[in-house]
Amino acid sequence: MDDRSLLDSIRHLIGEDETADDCAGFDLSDGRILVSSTDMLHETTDFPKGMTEFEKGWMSAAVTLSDIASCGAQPIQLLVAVGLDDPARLVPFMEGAVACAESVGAKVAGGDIDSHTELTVVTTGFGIVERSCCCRRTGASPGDLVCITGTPGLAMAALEGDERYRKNLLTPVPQVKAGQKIARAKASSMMDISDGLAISLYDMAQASGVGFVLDSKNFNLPDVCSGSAREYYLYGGGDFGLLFCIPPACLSALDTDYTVIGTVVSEKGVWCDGDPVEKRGYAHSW
Ligand SMILES: Nc1ncnc2c1ncn2[C@@H]1O[C@H](COP(=O)(O)OP(=O)(O)OP(=O)(O)O)[C@@H](O)[C@H]1O
Ligand SMILES: Cc1ncc(C[n+]2csc(CCOP(=O)(O)O)c2C)c(N)n1
Ligand SMILES: [Mg+2]
Ligand SMILES: [Mg+2]
Ligand SMILES: [Mg+2]
Repeated sequence: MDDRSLLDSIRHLIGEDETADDCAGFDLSDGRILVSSTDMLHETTDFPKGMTEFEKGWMSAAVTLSDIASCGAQPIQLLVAVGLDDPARLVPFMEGAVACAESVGAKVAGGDIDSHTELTVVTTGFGIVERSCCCRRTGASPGDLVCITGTPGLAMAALEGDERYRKNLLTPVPQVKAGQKIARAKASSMMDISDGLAISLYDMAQASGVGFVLDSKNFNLPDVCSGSAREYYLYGGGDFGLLFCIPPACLSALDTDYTVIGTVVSEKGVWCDGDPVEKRGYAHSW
């Protein structure tokens, strides 16, 4: 059992839409949407060995700020709740969380402190976006282009020992400016690819009720010393680039770096060069 199938068991309680996006959305009735997201990270499952406390704080903030970025929103506030095995870890940890939040124009505005056997962190973020620019996982339609920012697979390569990509893994940068530009260019859908490109494609395809046809000739594969670049690219998590769909005519107005990897089709599924893509990625399991 993994976290995705477990989530299926509570969708009827929370709502299909509420459990199918990076952020919850609250209509402020003044033309803007308040978006919010929360994430939990643990020492043993989420923080690779050798990370500094500062890097753990940065990563904890980044995972949530990335969800806010993926809606095209401006992050405003971040709350950081920390369960600590050792109180001496708090200051350097929070220095990292504050640095990450400030780097994208957000403020750490509260949180909580508890004692715990394992470092356990919950970050909750809030952002604001004009309703007309709020991107969701729904909205992709046949004929749109499928695009990504960044190079998927670098975090996974670092996890497998490639020191060149250490920063990609340990201090990921939430793509706030890129998210806003993509949303303003009238992308039809957007999400971050925290759990890997392939699983994110399936999540977006399901939310939008469409399918994706990818062409591997267009893949911007990572330069890796060992392992399979394609495996890392499709199935590695922790990169925090953005996946978005956009009508071809809107692409010329988009002033940010991106890679077109495929097109949206009406048939449900995800294919690459004619073959189905495996539906897997980073997951927590029991
Ligand atoms: N315990 C829960 N109760 C209610 N909704 C939940 C719960 N867990 C997850 N969700 C919702 O399910 C959706 C998918 O969650 P998921 O954690 O996969 O998304 P994510 O935050 O984009 O991914 P990541 O955890 O990699 O950042 C989100 O809308 C989230 O709010
Ligand atoms: C062991 C290990 N593997 C990969 C990563 C990269 N990583 C950081 S956050 C994240 C996904 C979001 O987490 P969640 O789905 O729990 O919210 C991933 C895949 C890591 N930090 N440690
Ligand atoms: Mg997300
Ligand atoms: Mg999240
Ligand atoms: Mg999650």
